[in-house]
This record gives sequence, structure tokens and C-alpha cells, in this order.
Amino acid sequence: MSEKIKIEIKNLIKIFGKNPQEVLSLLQEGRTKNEIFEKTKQTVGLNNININVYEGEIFVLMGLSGSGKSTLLRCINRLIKPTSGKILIDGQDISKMNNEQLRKIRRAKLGMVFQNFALLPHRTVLDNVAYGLEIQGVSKEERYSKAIEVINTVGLSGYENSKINQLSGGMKQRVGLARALANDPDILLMDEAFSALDPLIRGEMQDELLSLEAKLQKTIVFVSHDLDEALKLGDRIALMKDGEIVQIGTPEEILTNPANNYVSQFVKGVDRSKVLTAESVMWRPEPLVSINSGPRVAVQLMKEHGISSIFVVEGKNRLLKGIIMINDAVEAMKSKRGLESFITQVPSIPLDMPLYEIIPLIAESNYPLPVVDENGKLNGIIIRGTVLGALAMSEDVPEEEGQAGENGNEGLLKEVKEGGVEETSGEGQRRDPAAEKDTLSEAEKSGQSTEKVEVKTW
Ligand SMILES: Nc1ncnc2c1ncn2[C@@H]1O[C@H](COP(=O)(O)OP(=O)(O)OP(=O)(O)O)[C@@H](O)[C@H]1O
Repeated sequence: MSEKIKIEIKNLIKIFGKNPQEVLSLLQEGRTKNEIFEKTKQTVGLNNININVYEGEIFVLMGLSGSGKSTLLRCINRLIKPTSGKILIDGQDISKMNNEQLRKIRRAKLGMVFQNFALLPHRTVLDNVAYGLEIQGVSKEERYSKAIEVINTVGLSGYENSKINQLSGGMKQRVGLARALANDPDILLMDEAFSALDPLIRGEMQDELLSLEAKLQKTIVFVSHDLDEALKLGDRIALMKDGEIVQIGTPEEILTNPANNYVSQFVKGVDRSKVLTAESVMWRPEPLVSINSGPRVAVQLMKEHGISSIFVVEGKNRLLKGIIMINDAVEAMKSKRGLESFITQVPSIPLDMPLYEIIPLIAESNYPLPVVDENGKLNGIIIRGTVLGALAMSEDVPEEEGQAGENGNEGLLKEVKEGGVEETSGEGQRRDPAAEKDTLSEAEKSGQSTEKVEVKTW
């Protein structure tokens, strides 16, 4: 995802009714959608929408039926004309365009995929995919060659000459996707595109879309009323209610920092383990010991912090070397050898590993797990308590009690809770760059050994 704004929506309002001006003044008075409908029989489809969609992101519009998702999506390609406000696509305001300009921008930049596929049932796959190019007057040779290319992209090669009514739902939607891609649009607008598919196929199509997106880097606006789908697909999600945006955020932000009670209720039953990643549950590793320090320093730090193991790192970049247990450090001290030969190698966790993959690892581990970036730098640690806390987060249940049943991780949670293993780095703190300076000076003070002490904190 780049920093470039691809679609900019500003103060967008859509009123369905005969006298939008009347509704606009009622909106300015602060009347609600329901009040306005009762008074005027007109519907506020969208009220004051402001969104930036960045190039290359999947932006999901999510909300209950009637919240305004489809209306908003259709305003973006001007299938619906907004009552007021702006929609800029690469800086050009589509809400002000005449028909000719609209045709051009739709051809050049916008592809749309519908829930009901909207295919021509008696035509072949090839002709359906090439249809958009055909009505633009592209030569047969050129449109077929492009169509075959995108048919391959969506995994339908071999089906070029099949008729649409011979295909399964999932295959039809692949055709719908291929048809939208045939123009090579920058932006794909997808309206409940997978909602008509049965759950297994739906999951496959979601995976397919994610891997396509990794290759093609389109900007995608995806409408869904399904929270799990939104959390799986969205780089960011806008949660809508009654024609307004309640919250915009990444899936993690929406789950961990709901804007209000409506959002909390909305996300209550979600399986957090599928959405949260190592990065969002890791804590600050503290203290760390440098590979160049002697075992005495390691033992001293562990004693001071009341922990039984400590991560060993190398250099300014805190490259992870492993972990040393207190017994091994004592052994190293007695044998007058360096730390290196007493280090235990531990599996390291990438920053984006989902929580559900971390749970079994942390359940079996006798020490915290290190989270490293792609360069091998130690970014944080994962401790059992953190995992428990992240899974237990909920409006109604106090954190200590957890909420295992609702998250479907009851067995694992029980195992984690009853594991009886001491938290070796219970002192770890959530990342807080502002606190780095203080802890650094404290850590510096604590390194009072004759050996060269290199304590890493941040
Ligand atoms: N053509 C129309 N005429 C009048 N009202 C409309 C029209 N289209 C949509 N609406 C109203 O605008 C509001 C938003 O509808 P919209 O279809 O955008 O919601 P949605 O979130 O996409 O719901 P769904 O998931 O059911 O499609 C609803 O109150 C709806 O009744």
C-alpha cells in the first residue's frame, strides 16, 4: 500500500427523495435519518462521508443491511449521483463529470464485480470476459488475447469455451473478476462479491483475491456485511451505520480500540486469534543482555529482575542470538566460559504471525518467545499472559476471567493457564517508545559489573 491517495471522498451526502434541499437543512439541524424519514418520507442514504482510500489497499465498507455500503460504492463510479460533496479519483472529481468523461474514467480506471455475477449466461467464458473490451471496439484478436491472460490470472484456464450456465457459483465469480480485470483498471469495486457463494468456496475466493492483490496491487473497495470477511480482507475497514461512518481503522485497531459501544458490540463475537498478530501482542523485551557481556552480567540482570531467562542479542541492531537460562548462565560463570556456548536457540516469531499460530507455540514453551523482524532484529517478546489478555479482551468480561469459550480457544487457554510455568519475563512491557529513555538510563545504572555491560532496552 502506498501513501498516494487514490480515492478521496469529501463531505459526501446522498439523499433519496424528491426534495433533497429540505433534507439537507434537516441534517444541518442535527436530525437523525429516522426522524427525517418520518417527517419527509425521504431517505438519507449517506451523510457526510469522508474517506481516503490509498493506492494498493483493500478498503472494506462494512455494516448492516441499509447502512449505505452499496450506495457509497455506487457513488464512487457514479452509478449513483451524489447529492453533495466530492469524490476525487486521482484528483479528478467524478461527481462533476459529464457522460463522456464518465465513460472514459470508468473504462480507464474502474472495474466492478457484483454479487449476482451479472454475466451473459449463453455466452462463453471467453466472450463474457472480453465483453467490456468488445463494447469499447477493441479488435477480436486483441480482446481475446487479453481475456485469455486474465482467465489464467483467475485460475480458469481450460474453461474459455464453457458456457456460463455450466459453471459453479465460485467459477462464475472468477469470470466476474476476470471481466473486471480485462480492462486492467487501477480500481476494483466489489459489491458483496462473494456473499452468494457457499462458505467453503467463499473462503477460497477470499484467499484467491488476497493472492491476486499481492501480485496485481490494485486499489480495491470491497463491500461486505460479514465481519469475518472484512477482517480477513481489509487493510482498513470503514464501519457504517445509518449512512454514516462510525469508525475507520485497520482490523487490529477496530478490534482492540473500538470507537464506541456500537463497534464493541459489533466485534464482540470475533475470533481475535485470527486477526491479531505477533506485533499487536508483543511486549518490550526487558532486560536484554549483549552477547559480549559475560555470564556474570546475565545472572545479575536476571536476579535483579526476578526472571529465570534472558534474551541475548548482538550489536546495535539487537540481532537475536538466543536465550540463556539462569542455570546455564550460572554454569557458564563457574566454567569461566563465554555466554555463547550456553545459549539456547529458540524459534523466533515473525511480526505478522497470527495469534492462532502463536498460541500452540507459547503453550508448549517454557520461556517467552522472541518476535523478530526480517533482519533478525529482536522487536519484542511474547509471554503467555499477553496472549491470554489479548484473547480475553471484551466489553462484558473482566480481563482476569478470560472469555475462552466465546473465542473457541477454551482448551488452549486452559492449557496456557494451567501450564504452571513461571512467567520468565513477566516484567515485559508493551511497546512504548516514550518510555525508552527512562528504562535505558535505569538499565545503564544496573550494569555495575567489572565486565563490559551492554544492556539493551528501548
Ligand atoms: N434507489 C433508492 N431509493 C430510495 N432509497 C434507497 C435507494 N437505494 C438505497 N436506498 C436506501 O438507502 C439506504 C442505504 O442503502 P444501501 O443499499 O446503500 O445499504 P447497504 O448497506 O448496501 O445494504 P444492503 O447490504 O442491504 O445492500 C437504505 O436506507 C436504503 O433503503
